[in-house]
Amino acid sequence: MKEIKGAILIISGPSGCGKSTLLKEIYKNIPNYYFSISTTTRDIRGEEEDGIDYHFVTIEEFEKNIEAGNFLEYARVHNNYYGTMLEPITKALNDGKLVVFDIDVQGHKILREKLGNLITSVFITTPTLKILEQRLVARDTDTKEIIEKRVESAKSEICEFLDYDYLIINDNIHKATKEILSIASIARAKTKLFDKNSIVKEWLNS
Ligand SMILES: Nc1ncnc2c1ncn2[C@@H]1O[C@H](COP(=O)(O)OP(=O)(O)OP(=O)(O)O)[C@@H](O)[C@H]1O
Ligand SMILES: Nc1nc2c(ncn2[C@@H]2O[C@H](COP(=O)(O)O)[C@@H](O)[C@H]2O)c(=O)[nH]1
Repeated sequence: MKEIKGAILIISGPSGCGKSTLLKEIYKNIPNYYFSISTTTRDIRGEEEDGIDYHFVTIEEFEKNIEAGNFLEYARVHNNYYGTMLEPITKALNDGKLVVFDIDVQGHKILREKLGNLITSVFITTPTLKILEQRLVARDTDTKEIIEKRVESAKSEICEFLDYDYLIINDNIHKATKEILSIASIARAKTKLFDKNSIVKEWLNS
């Protein structure tokens, strides 16, 4: 643990709650972060780009990476594989970055077990399930069947919110943005706590 200088911010919540929308605010306002680009077997959606939003791979490629032990964590979500490659995360943490994850509740559980105190986590949701469904329909990026599957998954995902450090009810985008930025600043401050040796050295020498 001693050599890790970075910290981790995990954002989870049901599909359509507003994770990507709020993450954009973090990227505009928080310095020295690294966004974890996940690997997935799902199809490209809307304006997404390979290597920017996700690394889009086949099921065979994904399973090869599982066998090779290349994932820090992975899970099956809405019938597709999603996973985080270990190598870029290790590098970003060693570089003292705030590493930001958009992962599901299973991924959060795994990272909690592996990385404990390095993590600050936030669960985002809408005021009601109905509003979640309305947002997915209004986003207009998924078929009716995919939306139904995601709404169904939301019913079990919501049960996990107590395992997170913070909860944001994204009813108003301005309020939710303020809240996520405050939480990101707190998570950022942890990078300094984990760089304890250099902080103590600086303090003693000043
Ligand atoms: N507070 C809000 N009020 C109204 N609409 C919102 C709000 N926040 C986000 N939205 C809209 O809801 C839709 C879903 O948001 P977004 O794509 O950010 O969700 P997500 O959690 O990232 O979903 P996914 O997990 O499927 O990627 C988008 O069309 C977004 O513009
Ligand atoms: N456990 C993981 N979950 C992940 C990862 N990357 C994304 N996700 C989660 O999957 C769902 C669906 O995402 P979408 O982009 O298809 O809407 C969502 O809950 C994400 O948070 C990952 O690497 N590991």
